[in-house]
Amino acid sequence: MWRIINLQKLSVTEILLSFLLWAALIWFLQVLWKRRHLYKASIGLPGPLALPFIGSAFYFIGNPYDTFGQITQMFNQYPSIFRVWFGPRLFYAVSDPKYFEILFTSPHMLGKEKLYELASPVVGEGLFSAMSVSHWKKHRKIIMPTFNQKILDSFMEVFVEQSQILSSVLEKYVNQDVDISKLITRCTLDIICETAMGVQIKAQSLESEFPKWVDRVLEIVMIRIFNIFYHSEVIFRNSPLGRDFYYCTGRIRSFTRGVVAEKKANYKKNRIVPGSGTLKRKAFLDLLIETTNDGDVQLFTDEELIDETITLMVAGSDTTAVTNCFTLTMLGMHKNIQEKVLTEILEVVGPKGNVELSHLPQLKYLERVIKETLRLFPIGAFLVRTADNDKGCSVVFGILRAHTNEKYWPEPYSFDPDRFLPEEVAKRPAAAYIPFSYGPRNCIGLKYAMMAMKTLLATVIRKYNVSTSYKSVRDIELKTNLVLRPKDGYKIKFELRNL
Ligand code: HEM
Repeated sequence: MWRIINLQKLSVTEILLSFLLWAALIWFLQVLWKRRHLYKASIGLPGPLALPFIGSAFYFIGNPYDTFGQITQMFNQYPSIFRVWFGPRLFYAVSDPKYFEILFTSPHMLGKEKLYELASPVVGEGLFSAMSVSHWKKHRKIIMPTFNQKILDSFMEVFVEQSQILSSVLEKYVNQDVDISKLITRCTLDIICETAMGVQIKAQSLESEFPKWVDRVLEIVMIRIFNIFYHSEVIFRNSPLGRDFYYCTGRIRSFTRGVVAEKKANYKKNRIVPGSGTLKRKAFLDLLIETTNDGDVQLFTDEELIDETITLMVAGSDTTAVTNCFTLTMLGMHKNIQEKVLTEILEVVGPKGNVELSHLPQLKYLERVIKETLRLFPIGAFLVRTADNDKGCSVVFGILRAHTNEKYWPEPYSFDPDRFLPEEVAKRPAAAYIPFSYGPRNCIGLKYAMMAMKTLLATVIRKYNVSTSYKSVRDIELKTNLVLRPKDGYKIKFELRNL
């Protein structure tokens, strides 16, 4: 009786409000019930404090440096497997190679985490960010053959030419501290644009906006990943950050769209792709147009060609640039190792003349130096994957943590390229060292990257003595904007050698 009386006393607004509250409560309980498998699976695992709705997201608020620090600290604090709630999603964080081995090679773990979708306005459904596993499989099968050794060998000319331009540009910066990242990124961008698109953008000699757009887009994706408010498309799109992001994305895509249209028109006209302008060799885009145009059947749409071309450019330029910069920093810090690298270069390449294709396999010590650099500075310090049957959880792989695990790397922060002598490699599980990821969805550009980096480093080191004001590996504070970087830049000095 009293309920009827009370109800009669309530206003329409109050009735509506209490109805909404009840509906929200029922919905919330339903969500909890549906997700009970996640709570059950994570209950026994250690992990940071998690609050309702936002989970542990508050730990990651801040700049890319703070975020990197928080994640690293968690990997150091918790054992080889722990859990992190990020909003409503559960993340298992693993850093033991035994988990890497199982998970990276599982056919059910080929999916990319939903957060990669935040990069899709720029790279679309390209290999790196493709969310649909069947789409990824089809594209990887078609693209993989374009990375064969013969094609890579044909790029050697570009690697050499652009490394020499860099080497000349550096003359302007001798005997002064220089943050080389800009100079090297322009060089690697010139290399990737010519080999991926068949276009010379001449970023090293002309003032080009392209590297700035790419840089800004990567930075904003990273900020967006860790700020859950920006996960809402409406909030993000209407924020200054979102406007900046869509401006840069639009410029990158329209530039690439123009190149794709021109190449396709050429292909249709000639049925052969001569590369643009005076270029003789075929770029990845030329090869993709060739392989995906089977008579009148087109295997890739124009948008897919744009996606894959931008993916290669983004995945191929910053990654090699950063690794080159870190390698030069390591050589500047370890003069005895630099001497050994120089001796090898002089023995293999000689004091004059270009680095040649046949020299690359002989530069074995330089290769070990690059590998050791990638151990301490893997550009993908953390990778994330989702199972096919995504049930609201993903796995974060702590690559950097695995690369500094004392069990496999005694004195992990000392720089020792001989850890990569064949007999030392044989002592470790294969998944203990995975800078290019592991399993079927690993880096497609591994061989390309090694060839390009060896050429650039051998060219620069033969001409310049490199030093750095960083004193030790631990002196370099790190941050990540998708790619791992030093918080305070690279502090490098070049002096001309008397050869
Ligand atoms: C030092 C150089 C490089 C390093 C350390 C590196 C590392 C990686 C890593 C860790 C991944 C896996 C990312 C993930 O699962 O989230 C990846 C994927 C990829 N990389 Fe690289 N990369 C390098 C250079 C390159 C180059 C030069 C290219 C192209 C020319 C390239 C193209 C790609 C592509 C297309 C993917 C996506 C592969 C797929 O999902 O099938 N990378 N890379």
